Amino acid sequence: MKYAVYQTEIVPASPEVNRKNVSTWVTEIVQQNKPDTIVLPEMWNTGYALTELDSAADLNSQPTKSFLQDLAKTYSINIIGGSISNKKGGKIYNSSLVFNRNGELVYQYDKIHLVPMLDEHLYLAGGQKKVQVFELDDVKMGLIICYDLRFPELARMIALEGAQVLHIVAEWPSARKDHWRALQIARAIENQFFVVSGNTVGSCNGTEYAGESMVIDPWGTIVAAGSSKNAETITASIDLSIVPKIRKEVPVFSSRVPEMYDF
Ligand SMILES: NC(=O)CCC(=O)C(=O)O
Repeated sequence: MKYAVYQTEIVPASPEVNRKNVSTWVTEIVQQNKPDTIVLPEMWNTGYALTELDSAADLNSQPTKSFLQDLAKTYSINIIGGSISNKKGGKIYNSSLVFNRNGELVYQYDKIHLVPMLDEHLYLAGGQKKVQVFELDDVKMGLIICYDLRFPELARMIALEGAQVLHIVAEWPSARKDHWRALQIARAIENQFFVVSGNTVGSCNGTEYAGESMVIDPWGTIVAAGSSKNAETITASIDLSIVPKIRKEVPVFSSRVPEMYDF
């Protein structure tokens, strides 16, 4: 499966501008690279412009849902739609949408863990539905959003449901960039799946973002990575046949002793 990741700078509280940028990037990357699957970053419609979300956020995932649906269908690509600020029932969520090549919505998820260091919990509501696995091109996959990465339980649940790829969509600050790198590699090694992440660069309200979007294989090797400063596209083809081979060589899943774990 061939991936292209959109590592970009988000224009705060400017969803129309950000949609235009995504649309231009998708058109170009499809012509240049013909990816099977593209990955967008976290909160790409508005960024962390928290005090402006009330007017800038989507309403019930629109217009982003129709926008991404059209792109997926037009270019016959799978879209891991990053996440968006999204108003539903009077609350704002950090919501992800995933579309297959036919433009069908195959998965939606609201970020469970809200990040206190960015005041997210003061403006957004946490998701109430557990993570699940979805399929694109017959491959089982999962998705978590940024701060969720610090809670290994989610990645493990996704692995136990049979995922071979974990996507992490993020707006992870430079102040904790060493954690960003180490935790992604750890999730790939401990769950023996591919990790494909999309992070942002640039800054919003004094917070600088760390870039370093990555494709990591199930051995923990970084296959491709973005820089820490530049808006750029990260591309990589992943060979899923190595997943069962690595799981056979280091049989973590058959060595698990769940009855000895208390949570
Ligand atoms: N957008 C985020 O969830 C940032 C997470 C973060 O800053 C951290 O875990 O550190």
